[in-house]
Amino acid sequence: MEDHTIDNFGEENEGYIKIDRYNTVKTRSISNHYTDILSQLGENPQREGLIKTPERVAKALQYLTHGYDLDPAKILRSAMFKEDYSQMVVVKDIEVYSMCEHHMLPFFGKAHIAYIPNGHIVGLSKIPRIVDAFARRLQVQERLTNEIRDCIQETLQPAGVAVVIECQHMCMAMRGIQKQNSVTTTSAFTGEFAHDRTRAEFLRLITANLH
Ligand SMILES: Nc1nc2c(ncn2[C@@H]2O[C@H](COP(=O)(O)OP(=O)(O)OP(=O)(O)O)[C@@H](O)[C@H]2O)c(=O)[nH]1
Ligand SMILES: [Zn+2]
Repeated sequence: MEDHTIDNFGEENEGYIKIDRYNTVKTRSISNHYTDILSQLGENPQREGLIKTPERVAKALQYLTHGYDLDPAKILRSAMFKEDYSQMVVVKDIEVYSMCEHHMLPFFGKAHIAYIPNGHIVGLSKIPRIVDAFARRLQVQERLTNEIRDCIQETLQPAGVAVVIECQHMCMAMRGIQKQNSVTTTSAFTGEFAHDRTRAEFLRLITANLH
């Protein structure tokens, strides 16, 4: 079979990334569309600064949506360890970069995630990895929040999961309503986090400046 792959963009790590290279057929096809789009926008796609732009955009878009090729549950399962620890584990300030599915413009900010182990803990890096796996797709912030919660709950089966995401949406800043400073917060909880005290502890931990 012809190898249509070039230019590694992902880590080759335990097969997390099924397609870990740019696909040359896709790159060529998306590039061709962007050459046309540049013309439609009144630009000259042949001028020096733009000559490679369609290909760059094609690769950037593949990178920005590479989450479709990742299996978040598999990422979590690859580092689950039996451990007798039943206090809340909080990973906060995880950078999020995603693209809204309505305008294909970026939204970005931070995710704060907690779980209460129920026999198993997970390798800490896997939490930001699954954030990325879901964020690097066309998304809405609400679905991103729920997908992260559900993945952790179903895979790790902890006593509870909490996810809070705060993001700025470029479609609300650079265009449309043009609000430069608005931040959208979404949250999703399971299990123990239904209790006010547990939820309050999580919210205190993510807002506290412990450094
Ligand atoms: N709920 C939600 N809405 C989003 C998200 N990202 C973008 N949107 C909104 O999606 C909506 C799409 O609405 P439309 O009225 O079809 O699009 P539009 O005419 O471009 O709307 P304006 O942005 O108000 O100009 C807008 O209100 C966006 O602000 C998201 O993550 N969650
Ligand atoms: Zn949008």
